[in-house]
Amino acid sequence: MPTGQHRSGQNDNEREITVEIKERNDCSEVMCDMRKCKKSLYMIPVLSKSSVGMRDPKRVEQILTSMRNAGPSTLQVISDFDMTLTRFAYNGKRCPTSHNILDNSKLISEDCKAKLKNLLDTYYPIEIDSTRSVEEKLPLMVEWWTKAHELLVQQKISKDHLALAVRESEAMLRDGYQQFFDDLHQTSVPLLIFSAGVGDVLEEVIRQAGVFHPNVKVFSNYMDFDESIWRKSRPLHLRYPNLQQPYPDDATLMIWSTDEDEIRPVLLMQRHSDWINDVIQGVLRAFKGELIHIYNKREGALLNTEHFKELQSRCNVLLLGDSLGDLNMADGVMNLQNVLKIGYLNDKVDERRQSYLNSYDIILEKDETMDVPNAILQYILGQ
Ligand SMILES: Nc1ccn([C@@H]2O[C@H](COP(=O)(O)O)[C@@H](O)[C@H]2O)c(=O)n1
Repeated sequence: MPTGQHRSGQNDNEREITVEIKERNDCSEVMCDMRKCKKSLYMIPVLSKSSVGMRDPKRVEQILTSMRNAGPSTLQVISDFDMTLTRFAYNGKRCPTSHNILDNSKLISEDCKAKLKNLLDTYYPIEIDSTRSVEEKLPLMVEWWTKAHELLVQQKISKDHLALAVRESEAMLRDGYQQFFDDLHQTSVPLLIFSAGVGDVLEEVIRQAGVFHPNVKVFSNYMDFDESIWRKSRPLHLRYPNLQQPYPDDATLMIWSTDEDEIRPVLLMQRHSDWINDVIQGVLRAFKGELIHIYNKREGALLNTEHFKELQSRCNVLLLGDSLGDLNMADGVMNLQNVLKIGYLNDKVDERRQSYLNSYDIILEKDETMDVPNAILQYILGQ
């Protein structure tokens, strides 16, 4: 293990050995700190999991103590979404990002799927390449997002079908998500999800999981839907099977959304033969606002928004991410006192370990759970 790093041991013995070596080699001041630190971090037993790494456990201890002493009313959580709140893999298979949920869905033509896959195969290796600098990667990431969004817009995706695309996808929130969202909700701690993914899709993921509580705010790339209600290309019966029976020409029709557990009227209209083939709720025509990609995430982007004002008294931040770009998410927080950064290291673990240890306070290697964030939250919240 490189000097100055700490990876918590697999068990108590392994941690004990790490501490003893320090005691023999380092000065007494450091020895004391290590003992204090060990004691403190043992209050969060899950930090001894073999998947947990820390460069500076003493610093982690100090931040945790300070945040706990300050209390829940000073805390906010800022989290990335894809591969941070959602699983990276399940049973050895990659789980989709919010972009991939669309890319793999029935809403996209086969030709477009191939193009999107080609983009993923080209740019994802660049995203996780630890030998390239941010300066080199940034324009390429913008290129990826821009090309992918252009392709999605060409597909004229209907807003009404996003819920089904999410339901049919293999996206999964990490094990322990329910406790994470519920604890934050019950203690009124704001959770800002800051994502370079697709906001409409990720909102649907957390809505379907039943955890889109009022304390959750999402800052992401949102789709702009054309609210015109008809389109010529897709036969209606694919989406509204209840309209296959003949209706009298002058009938007033209620068109129902057919989402499994949500039945709601989407349109009330007079029957007209042209309309019936073409009714939809709105199609994707663009993405709103400034593009959010992995290298421009900063809470400062929220400046002057309602959410930003609400957070002014929340000077302690628990930050969760999975890429080095996520480290900046708390940059604009006013009067920041403490920020504890937890990073999921999902892919190319050996190549990227060192840079993650250098940047995050705690790293979680190939850990598909929310166990560590949950335990840390419980500690900070004094539970
Ligand atoms: N066309 C794209 C563009 C990006 N991605 C992945 O999404 C992730 C960004 O979302 P966060 O919630 O993590 O900010 C990013 O890491 C890319 O790998 C994609 O799948 N398709």
